[in-house]
Amino acid sequence: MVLAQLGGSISRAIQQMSNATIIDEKVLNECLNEITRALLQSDVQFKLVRDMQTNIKKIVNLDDLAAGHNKRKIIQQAIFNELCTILDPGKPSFTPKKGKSSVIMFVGLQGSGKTTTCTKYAYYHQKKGWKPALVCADTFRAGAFDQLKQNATKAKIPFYGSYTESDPMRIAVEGVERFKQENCDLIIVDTSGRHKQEASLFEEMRQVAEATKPDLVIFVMDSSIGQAAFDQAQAFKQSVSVGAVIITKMDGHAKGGGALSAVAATKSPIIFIGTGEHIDEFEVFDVKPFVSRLLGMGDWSGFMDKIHEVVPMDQQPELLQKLSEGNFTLRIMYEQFQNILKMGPIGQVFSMLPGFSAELMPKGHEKESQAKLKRYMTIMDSMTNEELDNSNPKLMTESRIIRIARGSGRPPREVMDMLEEYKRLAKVWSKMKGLKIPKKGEMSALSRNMNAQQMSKVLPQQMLKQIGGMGGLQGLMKQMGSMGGSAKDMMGMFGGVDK
Ligand SMILES: Nc1nc2c(ncn2[C@@H]2O[C@H](COP(=O)(O)OP(=O)(O)OP(=O)(O)O)[C@@H](O)[C@H]2O)c(=O)[nH]1
Repeated sequence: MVLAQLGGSISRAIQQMSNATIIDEKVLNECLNEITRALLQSDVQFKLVRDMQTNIKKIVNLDDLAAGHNKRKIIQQAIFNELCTILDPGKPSFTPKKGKSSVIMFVGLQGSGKTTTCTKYAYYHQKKGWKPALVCADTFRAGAFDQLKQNATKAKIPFYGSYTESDPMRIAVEGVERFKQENCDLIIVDTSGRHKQEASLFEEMRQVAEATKPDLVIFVMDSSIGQAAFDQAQAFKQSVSVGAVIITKMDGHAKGGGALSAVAATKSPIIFIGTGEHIDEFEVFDVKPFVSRLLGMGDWSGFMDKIHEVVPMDQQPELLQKLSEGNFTLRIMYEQFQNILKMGPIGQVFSMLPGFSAELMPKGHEKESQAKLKRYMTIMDSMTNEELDNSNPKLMTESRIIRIARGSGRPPREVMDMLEEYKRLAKVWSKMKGLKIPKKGEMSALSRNMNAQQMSKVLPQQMLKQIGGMGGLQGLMKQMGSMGGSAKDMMGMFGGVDK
């Protein structure tokens, strides 16, 4: 089960439960059993799932589920909190400092995507002005040095390794020394992931760590390894002091549940996720927006950042103004498709839209999604200005649809599909009506310091009503605050809840 499906199953279970007139223990249990099944199918470790179920039962007070309260919200929040607790070990990982040499050692089994991830990590930081360097201490796999060299050359990152030296410690120490002298601030050591015997792999890792004294050991794990995740992560943690985790292959058919197990086993945070084979398919991992997206709740703050990233600067004020007026026209959709096609990767942008899940624009099917957007744009090219600037769906009569279909050479069915897509987008975006849109960079500071009064002004009225008005909001904020959450996290949670 891929993560998007897991989110879908959980949301469905909650929806089913909240449809019941009376929520008693039996109904709640059925809902939790459904969620448990979905989590197990996603390869989350059995013990974690069982603990989670017990905790939710403890948190959710049946009396609160009585008529009049928003049951869906209460359960959804309990699940949200539990998933966040599992994914957040409570202590941040070592953060390297620009301008000061840090040694970062990568460990993980062969095929986990370790070598690729080393380069992605270096490239990510290089783009942000760091001076990274790569050291290949994998002397076991014949092609390892070539692979790293190739990746590093493409990304213009200095590298060190040897075709002849067979002692990984020696290479690691020499590489680290050389790059320290060259004032590189991020020295990344790639280690071997394969050995005839597992014991010798762990011994080698220990020796390389001993010799290079890394500031941070990053454990790289393939998200699709399933139930083995917990044991594998624990075995690494027992050999070297793993301080952070990177989960790879979160795109495609990954059963991401292993990610939760890896955090539990290493008690270390996930810092990045790999979302494709390309060097820039690499995302910073943030627990709350991730869980929010997982549960199909939308990631409002991420979405705002994305707007700032995707939409050209000169178009931003105009777009945000139109959105806040609740005026989402086909022309806006056309312009956004244009921006998205220029920018890519579209899956990421769409999965951040409140109310949309990754299922709609699945990763790994980007070519198809892009082709679809282009077809929709061809259709819109055959529309009149009146049609493009109108937000009343009734305008699109049958005769207009047939004319547009003829003009664009696309079947009428597709014109209707495009209009359906527009309606869906317009519905989601209409929630931004009346919303105060902060400028770039203001979002986090603003929401971090917001009190309930200010927050109530920013939230769409409908949502505010759902959480029980000002009183409900204050209670919720207090609860979040006691768990270390901020208003920003709540914004992430609220985006698109009332689909
Ligand atoms: N789809 C996808 N593929 C990935 C991702 N990360 C790595 N890969 C692919 O996974 C395969 C294995 O990656 P490597 O980097 O060679 O694996 P490794 O763990 O370094 O293997 P060893 O060097 O033998 O230890 C390659 O084909 C990568 O392109 C990811 O996030 N998504």
